[in-house]
Amino acid sequence: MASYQTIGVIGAGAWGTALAQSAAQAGRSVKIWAFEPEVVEAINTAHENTVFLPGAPLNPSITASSDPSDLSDCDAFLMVAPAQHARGILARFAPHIAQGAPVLLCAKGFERESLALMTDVLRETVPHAIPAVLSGPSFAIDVAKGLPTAVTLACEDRDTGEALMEAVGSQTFRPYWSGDLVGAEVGGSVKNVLAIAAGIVEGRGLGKSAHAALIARGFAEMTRLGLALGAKRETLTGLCGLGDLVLTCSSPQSRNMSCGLALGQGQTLESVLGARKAVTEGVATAPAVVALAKTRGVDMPICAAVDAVLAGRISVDDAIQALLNRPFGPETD
Ligand SMILES: NC(=O)C1=CN([C@@H]2O[C@H](COP(=O)(O)OP(=O)(O)OC[C@H]3O[C@@H](n4cnc5c(N)ncnc54)[C@H](O)[C@@H]3O)[C@@H](O)[C@H]2O)C=CC1
Ligand SMILES: O=C(CO)COP(=O)(O)O
Repeated sequence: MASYQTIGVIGAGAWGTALAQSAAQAGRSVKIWAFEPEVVEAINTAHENTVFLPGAPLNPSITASSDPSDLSDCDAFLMVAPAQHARGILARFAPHIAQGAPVLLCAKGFERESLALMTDVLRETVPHAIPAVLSGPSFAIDVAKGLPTAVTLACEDRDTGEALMEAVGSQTFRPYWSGDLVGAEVGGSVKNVLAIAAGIVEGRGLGKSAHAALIARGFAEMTRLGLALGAKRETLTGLCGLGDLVLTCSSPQSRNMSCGLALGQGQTLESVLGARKAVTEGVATAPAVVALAKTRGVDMPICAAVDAVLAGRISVDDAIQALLNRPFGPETD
């Protein structure tokens, strides 16, 4: 079985930094590529990502660089830059990723312009890599602190998947193997859009019953889209689907839920996004989810309402009214 010993982490936001730390704790040699020079500097000198993951001391063996060629001796990669930057960054990395090296895709989003999943983007930019997906309920700070977390690691070849699990996993960060990449990708991407809706429900004071209904009906939307794209139902009911949906829709520490909370309380999207450096993936993914659903004839009224609110086509109150005015119907398809 393959054994990956030198891990390249592409993207040094909160999640890339936490995963770099996890791989270092698993005894791997870890190199992390950061977009911002100040992040490179902070990791190499202070052994802490003071910009995106402050308060989490890093293993001093982790080295950072802003030059993709410095990662060319890595035998496996974690792609952790936000989804909308993935194509450009992967294209830069393509010459530095060895033939047959696995690239574990950790971003949760669809590409806004092309509607591509991250596995599609990887196949188009680095066709010689083996795609894998990591997704599940796991806040970066929880993983960095060593709190218990469990995620889905999807890879068609089980041996490769298990070698990746050994490279990033630990007693507290627990990956479970799946062969269903599409399911893992759809779950993590759609839950971000639904978490914005959950935040709006909370911010508008619609109550806990509405919150539970949102999660259940949101899960029905995620399942419909997933199945239409070829996902397995059991993947969507697992960690990367329902598991992550429950976490993100219930935690104001989620960037997506907190964005919705602020919108529900009357703030504008511009003021919410302008006040944060961190990525809110659901904002760019919402129109992609809606467009993709349309191409497949899939009904996703909650995601469509979120998209319309984010795009300013409808007010929060009108979106809520429109959802409540839908005709009664069967619960399952
Ligand atoms: N933070 C978390 O708890 C988790 C995040 N994720 C996913 O990981 C992905 C990365 O998120 P985070 O690490 O949280 O990011 P972050 O919000 O902590 O940091 C923002 C990231 O965007 C990058 N960035 C900003 N402008 C850029 C540009 N013009 N070109 C290239 N990169 C640019 C920054 O370098 C940084 O890596 C997202 O898809 C997110 O959904 C998944 C699981 C947990
Ligand atoms: O994906 C996450 C937890 O599983 C993080 O969610 P946010 O990006 O909404 O903070």
